[in-house]
Amino acid sequence: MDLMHHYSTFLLPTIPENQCPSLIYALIVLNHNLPRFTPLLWNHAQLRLCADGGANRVYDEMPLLFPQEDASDVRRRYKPDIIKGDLDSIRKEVLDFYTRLGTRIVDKTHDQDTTDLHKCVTCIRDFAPDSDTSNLCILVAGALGGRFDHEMGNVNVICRFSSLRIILLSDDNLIHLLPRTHRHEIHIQTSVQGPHCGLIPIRMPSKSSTTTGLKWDLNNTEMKFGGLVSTSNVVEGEKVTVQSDCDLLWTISLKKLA
Ligand SMILES: Nc1ncnc2c1ncn2[C@@H]1O[C@H](COP(=O)(O)OP(=O)(O)OP(=O)(O)O)[C@@H](O)[C@H]1O
Ligand SMILES: Cc1ncc(C[n+]2csc(CCO)c2C)c(N)n1
Repeated sequence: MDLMHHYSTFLLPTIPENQCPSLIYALIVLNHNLPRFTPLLWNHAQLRLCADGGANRVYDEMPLLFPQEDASDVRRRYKPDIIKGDLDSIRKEVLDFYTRLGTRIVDKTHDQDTTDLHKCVTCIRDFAPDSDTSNLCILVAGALGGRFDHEMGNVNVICRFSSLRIILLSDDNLIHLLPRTHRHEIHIQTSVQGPHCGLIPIRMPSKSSTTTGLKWDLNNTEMKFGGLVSTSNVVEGEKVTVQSDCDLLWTISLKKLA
């Protein structure tokens, strides 16, 4: 079984060049509080999308992250490449502003069966040359906290696209999937994340999950909703390994830096 590495170096100003695999990042901004580190994610990303009302967040909240600067300068610097969704939440002035700057507006008003995040993920996937998504990593800002139906919808998107690397982010947490098809090595960026973490069987009960590097390691342990799920666990060092017979959600806390 192949080993999959997981890094969170996108939370740092510079990504080490020797990091393996070297990933291409895309950013999706959702319609919820913009995490304070969004400008970092923006700079690392080669493609930046706003899911419908996510554009209001970039327009309203990016300038607040640069209080010394003129708001319209900040808005022009952080111009989304694409705004996509059913476009029932984006304000007209915001739509007009980014249209004038040359942002592609992709309207899918007829589809009321998939979320705007889902639409953005398919859009990014279709951009990948030769459908090769092996080096692609999609960062989703504003995915957690707020409305629980939206949070669950966002988690469902990472399950629906389980072959893609998708990372849900808020100011406080990071979540991604650990597919059962691989063994996993998670590299902890201790300056910005931890120590609290969790491992949650998301599709079905796990008969056997095994970890190293946690305060409460699993050792061929069964996990299921209604039984044991690993919450309020703690990372002990800079590396966690996970192997399971089921897809697991990995979640780790993000540090509030001064
Ligand atoms: N409170 C929230 N918490 C987490 N994610 C959110 C929240 N609000 C919106 N989102 C995400 O941002 C995307 C765009 O939000 P937007 O408000 O434009 O969606 P929407 O489809 O109009 O939502 P709804 O009609 O259900 O209010 C959603 O698809 C969802 O993924
Ligand atoms: C069973 C079922 N439940 C809810 C919705 C509604 N819905 C789901 S995604 C979406 C688009 C949001 O931008 C909407 C309106 C549906 N279609 N089917």
